[in-house]
Amino acid sequence: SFPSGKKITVVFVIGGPGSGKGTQCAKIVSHFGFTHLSAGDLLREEVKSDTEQGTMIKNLMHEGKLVPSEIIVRLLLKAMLASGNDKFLIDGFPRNEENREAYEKIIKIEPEFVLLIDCSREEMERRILHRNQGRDDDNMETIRRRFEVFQQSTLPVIQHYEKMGKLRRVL
Ligand SMILES: Nc1ncnc2c1ncn2[C@@H]1O[C@H](COP(=O)(O)OP(=O)(O)OP(=O)(O)O)[C@@H](O)[C@H]1O
Ligand SMILES: O=c1ccn([C@@H]2O[C@H](COP(=O)(O)O)[C@@H](O)[C@H]2O)c(=O)[nH]1
Ligand SMILES: [Mg+2]
Repeated sequence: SFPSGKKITVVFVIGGPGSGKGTQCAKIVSHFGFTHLSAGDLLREEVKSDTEQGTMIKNLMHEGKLVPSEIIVRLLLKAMLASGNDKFLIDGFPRNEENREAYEKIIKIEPEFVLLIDCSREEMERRILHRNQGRDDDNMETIRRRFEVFQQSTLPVIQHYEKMGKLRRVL
């Protein structure tokens, strides 16, 4: 884990599917020296490795479901340590309360604040269908499932940080 005594800054960037998390993170990184870690990108990398775990992740992502918390938290920790940086923008995580609890137990670095990218569902859908990145989950059926997961599982996390006064909403 991280050497104790070293101040590590973490900002979570949350928003619905296609809201522009990756796009805004790239801009912030180029101005403020953060390391951008997209949880979804880390999982897509893992899928490329032809392992049993990779196949399981691929199937869950294809269905728009969330992968087990322990897997994504371990991937995040590994990437944070490998970067050598002390400032992180974590994009697309935590997706549910269980993710948040696993992060608090394993990584333990309280986020400075949580950036919520607020965007209408209509606009998010339009953006996803126009981005042409060849993502296996950018089809109407999976998109519908991803929106449901956002509503049911991610909104409670957003409410948690709102209660703590840590939420910063951008439109
Ligand atoms: N402010 C904006 N105005 C118009 N288009 C945008 C804006 N922000 C992002 N986009 C476009 O919308 C698409 C989705 O953006 P992006 O990939 O950053 O979203 P995301 O939140 O990371 O999505 P996902 O959750 O699926 O990873 C991209 O094609 C991007 O270029
Ligand atoms: O913490 C996470 C982040 C992502 N997933 C899975 O990946 C896809 C795509 O994520 P994007 O952030 O949109 O790139 C998401 O639908 C989940 O299936 C996850 O399980 N946990
Ligand atoms: Mg993204």
